[in-house]
Amino acid sequence: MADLPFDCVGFDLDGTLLDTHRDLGEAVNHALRSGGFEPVPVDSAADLIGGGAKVMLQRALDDQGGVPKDEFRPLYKTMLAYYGENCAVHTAPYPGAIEVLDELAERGVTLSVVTNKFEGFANDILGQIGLADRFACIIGGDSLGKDADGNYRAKPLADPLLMAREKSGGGSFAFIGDSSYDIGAARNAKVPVVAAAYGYCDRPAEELGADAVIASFGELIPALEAIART
Ligand SMILES: O=C(O)COP(=O)(O)O
Ligand SMILES: [Mg+2]
Repeated sequence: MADLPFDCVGFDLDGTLLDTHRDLGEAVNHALRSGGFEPVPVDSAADLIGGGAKVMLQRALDDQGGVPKDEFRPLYKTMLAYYGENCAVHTAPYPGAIEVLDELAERGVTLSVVTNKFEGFANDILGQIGLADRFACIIGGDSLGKDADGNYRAKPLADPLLMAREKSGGGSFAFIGDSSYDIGAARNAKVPVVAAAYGYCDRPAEELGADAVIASFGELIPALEAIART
């Protein structure tokens, strides 16, 4: 097997490597119920994911008229506490993911995760499903701290992707993600990017502006090879 033309490959987590929507949806609903709001259908929780936990809950509450800032905080804490206890109940890798991670590793590629989830949750989930050891690093939405305005230095900024590349030993890097946060981060970092159309895309995958679009995990390696040829 030939070496892949990329030294390192980074993966988004929710909607790219793992189908997490059910556990995230249950956590949102737990918080919504605790505040007297209507739960969302768990399958539609996928539409809320991408910008991290806070954005997810904010979107769900905005759909029901929103809440003042002081009422948001306790709901957010309730959601995080619930998710911490129940983050890997239904969560699983997408079909074909393990085989592709195996093949990439066999072909000498260093793997990493760059998610807008908190790093602690990402570590916990990947540990519980037995995948954590495959990655040179797991960068979360909070891993790089906050900027001067108090916002986490997360995707779509380039910084977390550049950190993943550095922690992977440097060299050529490609990224896979399912949302505009991912494609934006890759564009900002000036690295090639593949869009996962099977994920929680906030726009049609073909319109995200990625270098390639895949409909299933099994299409990833041919897509990376095709990008490298262009
Ligand atoms: O939890 C989220 O909203 C985003 O997580 P992701 O960056 O792994 O897609
Ligand atoms: Mg995602």
